[in-house]
Amino acid sequence: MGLLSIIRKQKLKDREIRCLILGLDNSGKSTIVNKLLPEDEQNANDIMPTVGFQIHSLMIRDVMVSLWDVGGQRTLRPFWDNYFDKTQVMIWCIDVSLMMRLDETLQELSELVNRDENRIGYECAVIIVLNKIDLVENKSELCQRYASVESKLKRLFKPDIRVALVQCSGITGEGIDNLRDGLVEACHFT
Ligand SMILES: Nc1nc2c(ncn2[C@@H]2O[C@H](COP(=O)(O)OP(=O)(O)OP(=O)(O)O)[C@@H](O)[C@H]2O)c(=O)[nH]1
Ligand SMILES: [Mg+2]
Repeated sequence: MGLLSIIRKQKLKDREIRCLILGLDNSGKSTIVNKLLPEDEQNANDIMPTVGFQIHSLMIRDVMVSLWDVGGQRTLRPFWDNYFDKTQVMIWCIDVSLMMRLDETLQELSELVNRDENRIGYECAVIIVLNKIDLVENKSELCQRYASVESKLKRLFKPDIRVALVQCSGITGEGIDNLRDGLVEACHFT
């Protein structure tokens, strides 16, 4: 058994998860992370673009989650690979209100997956978040966008890889509970 597998097993035993949240700049990663935190720890001020990364810890049920929020600006993307060590879940955040950036986000995700096929999906569970649903008022339009992303993701990941898709709003909080559940379920802490 490799060292990474031993560490992973031990962490699961200790009920700890390391989660990486990635995606394009302005997709809402830091806003979602802020919403996942307990109310008294949330930042009430405007959230600025992330330069580098920030780490937050939170309890979900009885699981300790370390959330690594990494900046998504183009100049920061070459560093994303450095954060995967010991990561059990990757949240990939997409701004569903801005379909003109969908190709860009899927291209970045595809490059990340193809650089190390064993990493994402096998060593590390995947949750795709469709964020900013509050900005898509027409629910049938939202359903269409969801279906479009879902079908494109099927082409990106091998069929045996389980990819969870969660819709939410980091501003209104809608869907954030589902994301919380998805995080612990992705690591089979159910
Ligand atoms: N309406 C709406 N706005 C959102 C939502 N989530 C984030 N925003 C806004 O989108 C902008 C960018 O949010 P951030 O959380 O900084 O985005 P980010 O992905 O962390 O960006 P980088 O750190 O640059 O990678 C901010 O103005 C947020 O208020 C959402 O669900 N709904
Ligand atoms: Mg940020």
